[in-house]
Amino acid sequence: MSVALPTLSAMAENENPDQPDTPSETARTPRRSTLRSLLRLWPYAREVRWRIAGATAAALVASGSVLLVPLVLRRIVDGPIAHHDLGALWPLAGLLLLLGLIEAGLFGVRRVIVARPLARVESAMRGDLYAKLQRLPVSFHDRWPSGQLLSRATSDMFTMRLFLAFPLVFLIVNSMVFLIGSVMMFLLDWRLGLITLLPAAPLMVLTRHFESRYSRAARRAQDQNGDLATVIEESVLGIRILKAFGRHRTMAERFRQQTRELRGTELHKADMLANLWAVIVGLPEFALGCALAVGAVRVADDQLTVGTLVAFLSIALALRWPVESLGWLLAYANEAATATDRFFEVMDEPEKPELPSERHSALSAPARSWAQEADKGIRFSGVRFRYPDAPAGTPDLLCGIDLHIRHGETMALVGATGSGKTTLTALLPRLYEATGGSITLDGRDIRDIPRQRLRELVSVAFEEPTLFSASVRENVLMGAPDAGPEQLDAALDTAQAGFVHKLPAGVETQVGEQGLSLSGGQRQRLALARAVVGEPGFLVLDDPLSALDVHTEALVEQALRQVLGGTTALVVAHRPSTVLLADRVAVLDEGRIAAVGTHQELLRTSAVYRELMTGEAAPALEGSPAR
Ligand SMILES: Nc1ncnc2c1ncn2[C@@H]1O[C@H](COP(=O)(O)OP(=O)(O)OP(=O)(O)O)[C@@H](O)[C@H]1O
Repeated sequence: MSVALPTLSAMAENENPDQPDTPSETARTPRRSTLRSLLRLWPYAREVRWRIAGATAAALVASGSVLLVPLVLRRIVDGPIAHHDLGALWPLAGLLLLLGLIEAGLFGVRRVIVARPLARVESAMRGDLYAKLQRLPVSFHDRWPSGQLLSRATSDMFTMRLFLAFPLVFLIVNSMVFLIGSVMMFLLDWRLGLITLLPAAPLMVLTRHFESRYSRAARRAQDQNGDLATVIEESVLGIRILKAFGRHRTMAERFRQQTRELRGTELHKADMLANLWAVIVGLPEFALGCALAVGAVRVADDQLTVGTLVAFLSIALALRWPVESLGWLLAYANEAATATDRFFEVMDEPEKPELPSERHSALSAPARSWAQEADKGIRFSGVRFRYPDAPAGTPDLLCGIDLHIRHGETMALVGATGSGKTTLTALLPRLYEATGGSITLDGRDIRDIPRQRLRELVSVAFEEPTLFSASVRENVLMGAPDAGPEQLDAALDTAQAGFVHKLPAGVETQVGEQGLSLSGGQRQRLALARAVVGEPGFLVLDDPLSALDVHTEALVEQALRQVLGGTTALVVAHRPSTVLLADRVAVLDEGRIAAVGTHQELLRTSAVYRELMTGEAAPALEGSPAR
């Protein structure tokens, strides 16, 4: 569990320039302009551009009909009311009713036009994000907390969709309505128009200032949301450990602390919005009051008709919503821009090229062809590796691995805990890229083999067996989607996983997070079945028997011997019983292969090996060659 890791939002405050390319770094980069961020949504919005344009047109006509109401009012006040002519009143009243109906109808139409297509846009974006997450290398997932990815795939998506459906349309419509209304006010009486529009200049300065401050707070809140999702996920997945160690109160306190921080940020946002709102509402009201006073004097002096003053005030009142809504529309646009930035931070992450690199493509065809006999098997040549986030100045974890696993051979890999055994095995299916040297399979550099093909050739069972929320059959056949029932049964037999036939629905029983909970040993056996079901050419097993009882271990070993006989395998081993499955053993020590030989040879010649296997420290007897 990574509960001790700093949260993303906390990291975002950290200004350490030596940090590698982490989410915190992207969060620290200076904010792009809101508009530029939002424009990145165009490739997705493009598909629904005509729908959005239609919704904008409907909302514009609806709002326009509101602006016509004051003109009709003027006709009513200066006409039928001033002349006590009731007969002339009815058609105008009917017109008012019609305008009201048009407004209500068109606002309804706007909603219908965009709702469905935007749900499609959201789902397309989510699909792209998911596919991207699948393609990104494991080192990316090591760096990014899962809650941050989860919040990008859920709440950020929702924010972006809502922005396209509502704030985007109304930012356009309300701005146009404001412009048209302002022109109408000027045409009715330019003096009153000037007084009413005087606050526009200070309001523009204020909203600009608000925008930059609000976007920082919006970013912090969204990152804190992601951190919160990480804590919830870890607490749920690790609930047994938390309870067993009595740490649930500590975790709950940590959660409360993060919730308080998020609440603080949200309140800060609300304060900023409230202050902006007070000015946005207060200033125009004050200006309108002044215009009313001046207008009343002008009516008394017969310089203005009552109808014109009523129409003017009605327009000013109709413009209240477009002006008042500006605050939260801008706030929402900011949130959407932040959500877009967060979405593209993941989408912009570089993926490792799928095709062979230029260096390898440039090799002559014979050099790339499958190997001669001596090269067959797995060969590590001068392989170096360090994790991208390893502290600067620390030596490479693997610093020149030379090892040849002959065709059809099973090689056990032993070494002290933390010596890099799992890391070395992860280089073979290219879960991580070696930072130096080369690895070949039957003489062919693994970088020359398309990843998909490489992962068909190399099958892996990790120490921590992960099962998905799916049936036993689906979990096992992940290792060979085309395999039939016979192969499934054979793999289950090999892994001594016959217990599945006693499950409520046999191999169709749902297991994993949302299914039946299995014991550690049962999970490990299913993971083993998954690794062997495709009868892979190369097999990597990371301590595959660690969670089995002695009896089951003996049975699995027996069956594994058959599988290992037909493949080239690298098996990480901690115990003599696992080592005995192998033809030879390689000892990993201080980033290098310190010795290679059979179990008996190494017991005689390698002090490191003897210490690892028996726990006895003995005088150094190193001397076995590394190949
Ligand atoms: N994703 C990672 N990012 C950075 N460092 C890592 C990462 N995974 C492992 N390490 C570090 O690399 C070193 C080797 O880890 P690895 O899991 O390969 O060791 P191991 O020999 O398999 O250990 P064990 O026998 O305990 O399973 C450890 O110091 C570990 O902390």
